[in-house]
Amino acid sequence: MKDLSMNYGDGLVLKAINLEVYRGQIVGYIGPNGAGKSTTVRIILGLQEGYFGEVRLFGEDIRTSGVSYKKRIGYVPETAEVYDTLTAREYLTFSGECYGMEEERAERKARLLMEQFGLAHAMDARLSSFSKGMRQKVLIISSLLHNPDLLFFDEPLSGLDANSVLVFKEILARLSEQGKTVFYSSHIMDVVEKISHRIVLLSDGYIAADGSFDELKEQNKEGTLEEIFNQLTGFHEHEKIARDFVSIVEEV
Ligand SMILES: Nc1ncnc2c1ncn2[C@@H]1O[C@H](COP(=O)(O)OP(=O)(O)OP(=O)(O)O)[C@@H](O)[C@H]1O
Repeated sequence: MKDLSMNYGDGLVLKAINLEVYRGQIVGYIGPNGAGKSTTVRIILGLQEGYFGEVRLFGEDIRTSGVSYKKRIGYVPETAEVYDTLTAREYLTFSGECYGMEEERAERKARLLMEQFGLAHAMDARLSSFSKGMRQKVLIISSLLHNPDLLFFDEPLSGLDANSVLVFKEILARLSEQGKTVFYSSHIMDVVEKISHRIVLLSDGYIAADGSFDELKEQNKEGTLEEIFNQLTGFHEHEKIARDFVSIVEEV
C-alpha cells in the first residue's frame, strides 16, 4: 500500500498509509475501534471505492489488474451473511465454484475439511440450524477451500471453543510455512501477540507501530501487547471509566 487514504465524507479515516507485506508473513493488524482496519481490508479486497493512493497485490495495481487476483484471496469477515437456507454442503460447494473450482472437487474438499473440524455429521444440515461456532468453522473452510495465497481474517476465532482455537492457531502457522500470507485483524491481544510475525498498529488513521512483538516491546518498555496497545493509543483510564460506568448503572 502506498499513501493509502480514505475519506467517507467527514474527515480522513486513513491518512496516507504505507505498508509492504511479504509472502509467508502473518501480520497482526490491530487498532482501536473505528481506527480504519476494516476499511483498509475492504479496499484491498476491491470492495471499497473512493480511496486515494495505490494498492498493489501480487505485484499489480488492483485498479488495473482486473478481478482475477481475487481467486488468490481468502476472506473471513467479522460479520458475514451466510445463506441460511442452504446446507453446509451446498454453501461450501457454491462458494468453491465462485472461486472457479469444479463442483465435485469443491464438494469433496468441503467434506474433508468439515470432517477435520468435527462437523461431518452437519454436512447436510441447513446453516440456520448451526451454532455460532459451527458457522464460524464453515466460514473458515469457505475462505480456504480454493487454496488461496493471501488470507484476510477478521476476528476469526469468534465463537470457537478452546480446542478449536488451538487447532486454528496451528493451521495458521502451517499456512504461513507453506508461504501463504495472512492479514489477521483482531482485538484479542494475547492471540495476536503469539501468532504474528509482525504487528501493525493503526491508530487514528496512522500506522502508530510496525514490528515484531519483541521489537515493539523493546521500543515501548511495556510487557504485554495489551499494555503496548494501551500505551501507544494513549489510554490509561480503564479503571476510572469502569468506576463511573458502574456508578451510573447503580443510579436508581
Ligand atoms: N460505509 C461507511 N460510511 C461512513 N463511514 C464509515 C463507513 N465505514 C466505516 N466508516 C467510518 O470509518 C471509520 C473506520 O471504520 P472501520 O470499520 O474501518 O474501523 P475498524 O478499525 O475496523 O473498527 P472496529 O475495530 O470497531 O471493527 C469509523 O469512524 C467508521 O465510522
